[in-house]
Amino acid sequence: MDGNAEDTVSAAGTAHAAAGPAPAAITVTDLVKTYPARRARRGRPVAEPVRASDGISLGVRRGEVFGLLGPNGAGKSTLVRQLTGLLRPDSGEIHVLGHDLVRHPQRAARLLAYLGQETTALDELSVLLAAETTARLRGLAADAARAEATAVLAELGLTPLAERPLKRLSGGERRLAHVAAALVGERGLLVLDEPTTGMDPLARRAVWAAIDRRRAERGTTVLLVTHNVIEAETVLDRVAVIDQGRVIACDTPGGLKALVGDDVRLDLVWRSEPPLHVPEVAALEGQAQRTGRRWTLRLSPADARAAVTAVTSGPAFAALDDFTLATPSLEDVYLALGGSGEGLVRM
Ligand SMILES: Nc1ncnc2c1ncn2[C@@H]1O[C@H](COP(=O)(O)OP(=O)(O)OP(=O)(O)O)[C@@H](O)[C@H]1O
Repeated sequence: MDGNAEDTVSAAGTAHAAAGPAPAAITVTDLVKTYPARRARRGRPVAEPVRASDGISLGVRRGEVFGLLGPNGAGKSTLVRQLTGLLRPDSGEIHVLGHDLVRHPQRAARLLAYLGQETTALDELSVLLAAETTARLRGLAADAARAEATAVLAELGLTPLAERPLKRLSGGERRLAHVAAALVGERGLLVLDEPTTGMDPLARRAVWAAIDRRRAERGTTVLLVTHNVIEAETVLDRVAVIDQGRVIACDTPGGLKALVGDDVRLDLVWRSEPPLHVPEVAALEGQAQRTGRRWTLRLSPADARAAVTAVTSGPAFAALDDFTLATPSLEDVYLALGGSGEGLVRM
């Protein structure tokens, strides 16, 4: 073992500090990572350097489901790859369950389970063997590994596919099999990068239920990367909104939504051209953000009520294909904080 007294690792993968409170699950301080410029052979730059982590500080408590939310390219995966010991930061500190992962990145494998965006290592194995082999690698005896893999497959509804090699599964099924492998062999911290990509609603629900169960029954900490705004709102205790390598907000979903006040969002989808000859519709035009046939308006509850009344009667209604009225979402928070909003999924 390479640890000092502060960092001694127990069988359960937790650190024993001399005394005092248990260390936070994750503490990140002023993390900086720049991908260098790429140059062609003659030295011409073909890509500018990218500062993908630009002074990130955050803390995740034990037992929390903590989300990283942000659009494509915001720097979420770069952050989790540093937290899981796979990528070395240029500067800054990372402590996971009391261990200094900048100095000892190899310890990550004992402390946490990581599901990256793209994983091909298990593709030749059957679903059961992939989970079982992962459990063995995480220190379980053969019988225990088989039992736990079988149980996790049942939990995720994968039993009928147990003998199928991963490379012969659909994209969503393969992702679910990777989630199963991430869940076996009890780790105190799960780091999941877009775990439900490509899954149908039933599979997604099974994943969130499995995560919730581990948090409730075992106090597992979960760090979750997502751009699925609704998932983020329903499963997360706290969320850090990441934009251009920086944390632009961090709070509970409710706390973040309070930032945008009481305004509600009204979406109007017109059948074709909006009926601008209707005065009430013409009055809304200036406030509407247009996306094709959709108008999105942010209004006070009273103005929204008046607008709904106006567009659901008379000639405006005949021109209306669909409308939705919604309370603020994390997407609204993100937009209010100055993010571009592109790449955030609302479903
Ligand atoms: N290996 C790399 N070399 C150079 N630039 C990179 C590399 N990996 C990522 N980047 C850049 O760093 C920035 C952050 O990328 P990152 O993958 O961390 O974003 P992300 O928030 O995880 O995005 P997504 O939601 O699309 O997965 C982006 O501008 C990206 O183009």
